[in-house]
Amino acid sequence: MGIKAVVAGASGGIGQPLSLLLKTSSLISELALYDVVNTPGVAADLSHISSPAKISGYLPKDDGAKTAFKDADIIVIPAGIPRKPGMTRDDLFNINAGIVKGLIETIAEVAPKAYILIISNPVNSTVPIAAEVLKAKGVFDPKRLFGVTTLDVVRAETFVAEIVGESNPQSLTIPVIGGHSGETIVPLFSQAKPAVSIPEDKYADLVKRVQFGGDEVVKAKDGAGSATLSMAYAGFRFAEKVLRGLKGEEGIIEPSFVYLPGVAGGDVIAKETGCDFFSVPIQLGTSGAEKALNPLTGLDENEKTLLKACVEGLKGNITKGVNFAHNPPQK
Ligand SMILES: NC(=O)c1ccc[n+]([C@@H]2O[C@H](COP(=O)([O-])OP(=O)(O)OC[C@H]3O[C@@H](n4cnc5c(N)ncnc54)[C@H](O)[C@@H]3O)[C@@H](O)[C@H]2O)c1
Ligand SMILES: O=C(O)C[C@H](O)C(=O)O
Repeated sequence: MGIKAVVAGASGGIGQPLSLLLKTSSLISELALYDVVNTPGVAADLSHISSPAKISGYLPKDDGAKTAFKDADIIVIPAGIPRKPGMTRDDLFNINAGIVKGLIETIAEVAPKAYILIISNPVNSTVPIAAEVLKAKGVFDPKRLFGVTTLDVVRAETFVAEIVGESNPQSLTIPVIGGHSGETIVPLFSQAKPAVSIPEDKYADLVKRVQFGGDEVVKAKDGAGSATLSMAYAGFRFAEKVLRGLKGEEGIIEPSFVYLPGVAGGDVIAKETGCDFFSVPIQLGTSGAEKALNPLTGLDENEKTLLKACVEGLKGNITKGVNFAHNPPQK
């Protein structure tokens, strides 16, 4: 079976390197690039790469979004504005909520079976918006909608490896749960595999660095945006895992921000946290998010405190997204 992948926001800081990585993937046979600017150029450039994926670029004119998304198997969405120093992810809501809503409406119409991976911030709210739009159109399958939180996992692997002296950070598996912003990000070092021992005097700073790693990059870029290259890597890593699961590979697990009541095993986590949307380790398979693995048993005392703060912040972000989908501001 050939796989058609789409990047929406393909000309941006994340979109371009993400499209490059997807173009090189042997799992993809067709790659459509959609953006409001510059996709013909990005597509022409990537089309010279001698990998199998057939590439095309679309702009809004001539129903470009519909043609780009039509019958896609997987759609990755990094469309929207990024942060500048001093901004929170929630400050992006007013612009990005409408962008994501519009893209999802088109997807619901022309690619209702697509696996949708949302990168656009604030993820804690844009994923609930997407779910509500898909529900309203009668095409919501919770196993096919993912908020991409992989960058938090990638950061946790990197920063923990630095502390414990592991030369290959990728050999570590560290669940990061909750949401994708500040205190809603909860790294679970106690569940690292192989086990790691974080010195007590380093724990608080390590947690903060994972939670606020995005700010580190925003500050360093000094007004030129937020993480793009590490995000492209993380988005590609997650997309490849989804595709490998679809192809029947077993044992693929990666955290993602999903609608818990719609994923096997998710109900109990939703009840315990009071949050319907939450990032937990997800077992990926031939139908997408096959199982939510419960990370809440065996949390240590520090992690229980982090979880409490996470839930307090996350609930408001989710409600804001759901309300926006039902009552978008009039233009
Ligand atoms: N989930 C995460 O971990 C994570 C990590 C980094 C960045 N982000 C978020 O990803 C988003 C993109 O970041 P970036 O650095 O690539 O920004 P960018 O400004 O460089 O690129 C965004 C692209 O989206 C395009 N776009 C805008 N409206 C569109 C629409 N309606 N349809 C299609 N494309 C549209 C723009 O033209 C632009 O090319 C931001 O919201 C950022 O906060 C998320
Ligand atoms: O920090 C940001 O605004 C971008 C992204 O969410 C990140 O974690 O790097």
